[in-house]
Amino acid sequence: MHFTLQKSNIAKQSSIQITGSKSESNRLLLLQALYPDFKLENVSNSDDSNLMTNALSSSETVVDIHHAGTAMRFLTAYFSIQEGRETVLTGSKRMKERPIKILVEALQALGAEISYVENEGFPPIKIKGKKLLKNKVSLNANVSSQYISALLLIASKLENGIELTLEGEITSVPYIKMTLALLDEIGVDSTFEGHVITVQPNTEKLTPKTLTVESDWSSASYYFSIVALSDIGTEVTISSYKENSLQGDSALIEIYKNFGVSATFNGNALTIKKEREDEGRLHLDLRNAPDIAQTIAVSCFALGMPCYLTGLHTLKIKETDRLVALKTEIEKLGGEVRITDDSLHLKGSCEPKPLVSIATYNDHRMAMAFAPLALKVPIVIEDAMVVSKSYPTFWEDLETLGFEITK
Ligand SMILES: O=C(O)C1=C[C@@H](OP(=O)(O)O)[C@@H](O)[C@H](O)C1
Ligand SMILES: C=C(OP(=O)(O)O)C(=O)O
Repeated sequence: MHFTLQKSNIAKQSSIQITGSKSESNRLLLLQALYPDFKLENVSNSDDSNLMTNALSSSETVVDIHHAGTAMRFLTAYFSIQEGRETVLTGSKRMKERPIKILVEALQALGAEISYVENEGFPPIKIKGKKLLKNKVSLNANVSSQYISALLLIASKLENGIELTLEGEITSVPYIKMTLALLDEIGVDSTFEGHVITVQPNTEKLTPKTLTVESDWSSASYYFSIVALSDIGTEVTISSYKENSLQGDSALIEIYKNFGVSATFNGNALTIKKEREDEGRLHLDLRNAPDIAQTIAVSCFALGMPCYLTGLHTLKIKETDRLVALKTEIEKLGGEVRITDDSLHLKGSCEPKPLVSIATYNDHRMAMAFAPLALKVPIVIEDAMVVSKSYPTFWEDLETLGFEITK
């Protein structure tokens, strides 16, 4: 379904409750399956987390995780240690193009039995669960941190734990640290020194407790963008966030200062406010926060702020090739975009135009990153319900702010 977003004005003050982080939820759901005594609160209501929950409780032979990349990677590791069980793990057409070889080879080096059902290096894969006895493995760390997190999540259940050597430049580091921090919260010991990570095996029962998932910072990015595009004085309060977040996308607070936006905590509520006009041009390295690249690019374009974004090498293997998608859609609106395999250079601004239709390429973040543009020009967002991958109530929440949406 395509949604038309009329040129909108939003309320001077509004509040939105956002559900739990998709990344934290998918990790904790897997850990809960391994250690059933934990209780979870504020779990993400995203499609990807629902798929993760269902996959973990499924007894089917074929498990389809659609577009959910973290679920695909984490479950590959999980099913590898389900002794005696044979599972085919598959996904959407796009998932079958998202590489998994680095993870499969690492698991095989630990003793796992995994084979490719269609194309070598890509899902679907067939996994014969067994006890993994080896504990030392090296892998390339520059393609996706999800492979590393997948190994770390099952590591405490391996006979001898794990000693991982990370080769090359390590990408998306905060996501690896998030995994280790969550292991620590449930009582699993690990170390991360230089390029080596170790996780200790755990044989004892861990102390049962309730873990509350912090709300999703990637989802918060769309409110930083909305506020950046609004009149001075406009504020949106989002909950429930922490000052010391495990999510690397909390870098938004520093990044949006460039747009004249402040963010202030009051307990778990974060008030985002437009204080002053934005500042000149932006040059950012986003290797630690790839999921907010689209939001930032669109904010810059909407405000006519030239930007040069680097560290974007993982964007090509996400829900779509996000670099090509950004270029194509921003250019429809009159911007000038140059991309390489790991960077994006943007010039130009969003001038009034007849209704432009933004394609979303099965990518939730394309839909949500472009939505704030409706504060400047009317736009159509194609296949708008794609947002449910991470943020099912996104459009309702935008209506609460005052966005006029024709469905
Ligand atoms: O571990 C995670 O939860 C994630 C890691 C990142 O992937 P890469 O490490 O592939 O960049 C990020 O883009 C993704 O949305 C979630
Ligand atoms: C890249 C993303 O997700 P995944 O890799 O889990 O599909 C995302 O949510 O932006």
